[in-house]
Amino acid sequence: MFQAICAAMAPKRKTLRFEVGTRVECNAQGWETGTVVKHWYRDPSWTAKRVVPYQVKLDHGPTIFAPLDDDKVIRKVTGILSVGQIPVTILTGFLGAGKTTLLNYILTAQHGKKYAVIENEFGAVAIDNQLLDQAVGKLDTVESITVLDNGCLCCTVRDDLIAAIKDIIKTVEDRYAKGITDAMLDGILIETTGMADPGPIVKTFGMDDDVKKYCKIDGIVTVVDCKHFLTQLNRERTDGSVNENAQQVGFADKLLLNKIDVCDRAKIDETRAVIRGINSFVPILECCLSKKPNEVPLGELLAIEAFDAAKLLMQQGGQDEVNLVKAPEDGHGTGHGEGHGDGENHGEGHGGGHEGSHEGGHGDCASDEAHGEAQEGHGGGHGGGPPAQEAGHGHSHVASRHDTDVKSMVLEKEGAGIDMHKFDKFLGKIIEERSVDLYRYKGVLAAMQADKMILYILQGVHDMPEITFSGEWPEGKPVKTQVVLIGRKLDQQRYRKEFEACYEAGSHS
Ligand SMILES: Nc1nc2c(ncn2[C@@H]2O[C@H](COP(=O)(O)OP(=O)(O)OP(=O)(O)O)[C@@H](O)[C@H]2O)c(=O)[nH]1
Repeated sequence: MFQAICAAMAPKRKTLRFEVGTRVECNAQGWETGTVVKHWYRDPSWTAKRVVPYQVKLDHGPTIFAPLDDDKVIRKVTGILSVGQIPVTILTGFLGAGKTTLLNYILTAQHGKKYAVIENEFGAVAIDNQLLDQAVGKLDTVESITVLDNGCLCCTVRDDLIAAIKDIIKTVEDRYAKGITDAMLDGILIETTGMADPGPIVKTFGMDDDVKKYCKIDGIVTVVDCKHFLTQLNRERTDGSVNENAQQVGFADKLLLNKIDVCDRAKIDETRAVIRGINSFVPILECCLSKKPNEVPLGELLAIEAFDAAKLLMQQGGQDEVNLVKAPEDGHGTGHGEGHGDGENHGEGHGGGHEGSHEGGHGDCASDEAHGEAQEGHGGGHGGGPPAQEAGHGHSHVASRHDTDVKSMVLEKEGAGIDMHKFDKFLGKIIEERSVDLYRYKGVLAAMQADKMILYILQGVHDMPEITFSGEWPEGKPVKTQVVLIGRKLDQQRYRKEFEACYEAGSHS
């Protein structure tokens, strides 16, 4: 109502140059790309007359506003970025789990789409490459195949991976320069070796400026061999070594439980339960990739925007309450549609430094977040929510037999706003001490700032967190903060205690 009155009082507005949904560049801290999300934006804290032409969600940062509709402040982008960043899917899974079978199916089944494939081979013979060779030149889905054969992608941030991606970017940009209309790629698919920790691959996408600018990690898809997973999980290993099977499950945004054709129901259920004990919220799709690949809903594996804070927010939007960690009831079998819409926001969540992602806007465009930063220290520990819980309830009898030190935990509190400065410190300390063992984390945070409940989205892999300011807490939704941590040997008791302390009134030092 108030907004309607303001709109009526506002002087007649000129037509803006960019539609909502248009990809633009904004002069924030240097030129940054993003998507127009709103026309004639006004912050509730502004004077009644103040209104600005655009609200823009930056690809690598918060939602900002553009105070003028002028090329000095906001301008159109061309080439790849006029469509969005190229989504990158990482396929991981233990040796022989079925990654190549999945890749071949994606490339065969996705008619009308175009993918660049990056393979890495750990060992002398590029077998997967030979398998994929059949596809090159025969399938119109295959843009290019690059094989990186100097070892395991998991070990370091790799220059050859960066070079391969830059080549792909250049090819697509050249197509745009020639005026080809459907120049854009549908994605880059990276098949890791059976042993890889995908963390450093994700890191690569946050480190190189060009790669970060043009590409975004879309999701990590883990293929699990249902027949052998438990044996592999429990096999003898030298003390202190990382269990790659558990690690790959920990990282997964989507998990394909493959080879169910050679397992009975009891085996499948037992494996599911152990997977749930490691990663409480990953959607599990049972499948038989070699015999019934068409039952795998590719729409649920590709272009899922699992790393996109804006997407995470949109998913929360339709629900009665924020619930990040409720284990998705994926049921048995395949073919459950989730209906992933395109959405307007193509923001991506990587590479922003811990501090950097929290900065307000400078330059000509400004971050909405600048408001409310002046006051701090709210959140008096008066929440009445349930105590923080450990994920994976109900499977303890199984988990004890197949115990692994990789686990997920949930930090949760209802009814009060968290102190973001304290939370920043809390997370920063975990990252400082344990980033190697902290695989994945996500969160929806309700924070009290300047007497307003503010929503932040947290996304992270190892030492690469991103906290995105996402406006005021949605009206009508119960105030609740949820943070999921997945990692190895997490000190759950300590983290719960320290999380609770983020609600206590007091100094930030
Ligand atoms: N029974 C059965 N076998 C499968 C299924 N999916 C894949 N396989 C077989 O499992 C073997 C390994 O499959 P790949 O797709 O090469 O596995 P990968 O994960 O790429 O293996 P690496 O590249 O060695 O890590 C092949 O012989 C496949 O035919 C399935 O659903 N059921």
